[in-house]
Amino acid sequence: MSNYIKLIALGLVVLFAMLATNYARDIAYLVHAIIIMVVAAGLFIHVLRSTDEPQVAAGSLANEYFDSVVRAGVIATALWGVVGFLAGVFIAFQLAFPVLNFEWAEGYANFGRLRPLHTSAVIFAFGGNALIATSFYVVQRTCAARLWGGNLAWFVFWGYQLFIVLAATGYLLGGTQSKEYAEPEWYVDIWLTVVWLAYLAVFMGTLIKRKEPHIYVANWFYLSFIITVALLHVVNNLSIPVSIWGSKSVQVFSGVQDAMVQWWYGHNAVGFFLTAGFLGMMYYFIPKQAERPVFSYKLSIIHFWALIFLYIWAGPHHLHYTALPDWATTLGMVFSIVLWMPSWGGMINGLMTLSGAWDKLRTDPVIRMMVISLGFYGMSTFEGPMMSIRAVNALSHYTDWTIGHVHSGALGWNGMITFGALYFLVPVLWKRERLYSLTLVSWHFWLATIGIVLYAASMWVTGIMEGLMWREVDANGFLVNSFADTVAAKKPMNIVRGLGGLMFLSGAVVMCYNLWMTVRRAPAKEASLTVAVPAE
Ligand code: HEM
Ligand code: HEM
Ligand SMILES: [Cu+2]
Repeated sequence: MSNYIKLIALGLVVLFAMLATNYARDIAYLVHAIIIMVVAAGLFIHVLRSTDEPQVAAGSLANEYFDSVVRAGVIATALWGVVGFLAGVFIAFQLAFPVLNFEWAEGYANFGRLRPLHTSAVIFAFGGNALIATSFYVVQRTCAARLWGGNLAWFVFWGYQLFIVLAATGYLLGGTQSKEYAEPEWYVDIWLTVVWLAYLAVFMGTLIKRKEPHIYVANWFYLSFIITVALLHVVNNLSIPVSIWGSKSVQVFSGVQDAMVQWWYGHNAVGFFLTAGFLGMMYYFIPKQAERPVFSYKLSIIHFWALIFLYIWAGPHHLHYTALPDWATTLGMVFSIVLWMPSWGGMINGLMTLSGAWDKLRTDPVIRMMVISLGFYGMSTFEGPMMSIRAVNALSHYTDWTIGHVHSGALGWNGMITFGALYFLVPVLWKRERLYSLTLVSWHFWLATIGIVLYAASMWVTGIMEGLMWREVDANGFLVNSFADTVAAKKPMNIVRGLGGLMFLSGAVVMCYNLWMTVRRAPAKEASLTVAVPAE
């Protein structure tokens, strides 16, 4: 019966997508209509062919972990990571060598189109898949329960990949609502809302049916990330389409209200996507890899509540010296400075979890990766509060200092903790005794670390330099430097940043090879655990 309902629904989608293809008013919308038509038609045929197949009894699986979707998520994370880093390296070199904005690709592959492709690929495709995969893994292990909702988890996975493809192709073809980190147009936003609610349902459903009385703290972080991102996404994307046959839409908010909503969203994308979710990852994988309990459970609860309460108010630090009233930016600044404390609470808790196991830093390169990620987390959450101070921001804003800050958090914290989690997960999920090569993990570690240092250091130098050059005045009060002077002065540092990115990318390629060889070559583990047992 349910198959017939699916067939009707998919048939209607195909029909609507055909109409949309016919009436499409712009190229992004047209291409999206075709993609959706092909995907829905493919699913239609798939469902049709399996309609009379005997169903696998769900009961036989009810006691096993749902790991196939986590495996798919691990693969997607590694692949999107490489794609996103590659885009980053390319745009970094476009800034150093403008000829890379090829004449023949103008309007599709110039810096302006590729930049959002990079940011979405790394944050949403790489980071998002990492968060979905690890949260599905962690919630099952810590609840001793199979994922709730049967194949809903697969819907979340594939639905999310479709969102990524629609977003990425949209940017290249000019379909964007021009809100940073929220560029996709209205119908892509609606689709993501559906997928995200399904994600929330799977996660909550698993928590509710847990066999452990206690909810482990990693799940608190994951849950706050899922709920808050849903809220941020819906409010920031409130818009009215100009036509249902076109991608263009008009924002509901305008002027300074729009700016405030955008940075409430943007800052909390950092706070909940790039921080709370990844802290969930940290709280599971660091204790597991170190084989030590969390240093202080009490601290984890306190810094959780402090973190989520403070982050949500700090957004206005992105809008110093704008039309936003001073009191609002002062409020944002104060909350940002206080935020330093719970941030370091998390870092200290993670680092101290290693107490008694510090020797592992010497012997286990995966632990080393996790520790350096905490180091960068600590660094960027010290730098951020500092940059939020109005007088400091007067210098740093609009400069590459911000870009350096972003990437010490993104490459150092998000990148490294994700790599650590992938190195932990692949042997477990593919039932291998160990990783293929720890030497290659060491190579990855050093390539990535030196790459980040080159990236961050060159951006500090060039950021402070351009900030100082912009404000330099002569004895008569005239500006000394033209804007083009500052651009020319940045060239060497832009090249260093590109090389740093290239090293980081090479490290990720080494990781992919190592993980691939782990699956192919590493000795298989005999009796391994796939059945739900109390809190692993
Ligand atoms: C190989 C590694 C990477 C390289 C070479 C790279 C390079 C770049 C470049 C050149 C920009 C544009 C800067 C500008 O407009 O002046 C940029 C922006 C950005 N990148 Fe990356 N990136 C890398 C990895 C990552 C990762 C892993 C993340 C996140 C997890 C990330 C997040 C961002 C964000 C959020 C921005 C926008 C920053 C802003 O608007 O202030 N990047 N990146
Ligand atoms: C206590 C924690 C943090 C505070 C208070 C903070 C504060 C700030 C401030 C003041 C800016 C500059 C705004 C501007 O001048 O336009 C900024 C930019 C940014 N930060 Fe942080 N930061 C923190 C942690 C992090 C972390 C851990 C990450 C990444 C994982 C991150 C990612 C970003 C991004 C992506 C931007 C650029 C936004 C844009 O303009 O596109 N921040 N942050
Ligand atoms: Cu912020």
